[in-house]
Amino acid sequence: MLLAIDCGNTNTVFSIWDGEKFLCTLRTSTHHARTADAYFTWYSTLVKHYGIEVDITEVIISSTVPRVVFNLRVFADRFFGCRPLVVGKPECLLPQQPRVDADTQIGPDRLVNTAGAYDRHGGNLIVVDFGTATTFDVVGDDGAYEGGVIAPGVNLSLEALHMAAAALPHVDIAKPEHVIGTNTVTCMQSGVFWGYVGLVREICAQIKSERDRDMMIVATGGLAALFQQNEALFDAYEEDLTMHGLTVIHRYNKENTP
Ligand SMILES: Nc1ncnc2c1ncn2[C@@H]1O[C@H](COP(=O)(O)OP(=O)(O)O)[C@@H](O)[C@H]1O
Ligand SMILES: CC(C)(COP(=O)(O)O)[C@@H](O)C(=O)NCCC(=O)O
Ligand SMILES: [K+]
Repeated sequence: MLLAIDCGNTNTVFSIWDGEKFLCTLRTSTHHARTADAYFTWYSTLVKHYGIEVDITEVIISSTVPRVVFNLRVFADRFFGCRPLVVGKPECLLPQQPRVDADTQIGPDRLVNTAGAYDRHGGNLIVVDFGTATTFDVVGDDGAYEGGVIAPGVNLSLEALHMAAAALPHVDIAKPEHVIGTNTVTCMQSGVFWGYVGLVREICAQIKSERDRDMMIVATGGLAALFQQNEALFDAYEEDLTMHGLTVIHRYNKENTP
């Protein structure tokens, strides 16, 4: 059975894939110093809690934090006796070659989102991922990653206000009832919520205009739901898109590696 690991700058997510469906999804915060033993203690406690008894024989990893990969490799080797497939490494094949400037190190999460979205929807897409950063990935007709946009994440924007301004508190994102805030918290929420609605609309419109055609917009990442409920910014919202992309890349490598 396959263990898929998506490590972002904020959270690390593990999902067990039985070939047809995900049996469970486990989430922890990302720490580069977490050891292989610590991963296993956390993982085995939760798997036992959910009553899942599986034999993991394969591991695939996508990590936007290069330093965590070492401990995750040790984890896979020590506890499952396998060598993980690491997206972005030369030995991990991609279904389509990215079309970007030479020597560009594309975030592996973006390559994985591209593969997952193409598998579900075909080409000519914009994938929006609301993570630590908000990324827009342009997927070509043949499913290749063709570039995109990196913007500061929703929580990062709120946190930046708090960090830089002595009188601004820590605030959680929410859609404020009115655009004109009547206290500090609603003023900050309004700035980030409506600023983001504008950012997403404008960037998608500009991408379509640069391509001179309509494109399907697929969103992922926990905070996408907040925007989708309120503003219908996307054609689809898929929480499991990155995990799905990991299974697609894993299958492609199995089928194409001698
Ligand atoms: N369902 C959710 N509701 C509210 N905040 C969320 C949700 N999912 C993630 N977040 C927040 O969104 C930010 C990005 O999280 P995540 O998507 O896990 O990022 P990354 O993939 O970069 O690790 C974090 O600040 C996280 O706490
Ligand atoms: C843009 C990102 C920081 C997003 O990471 P995340 O928000 O998922 O943690 C990551 O994809 C990354 O480090 N990219 C490298 C540069 C690039 O994609 O061009
Ligand atoms: K991500």
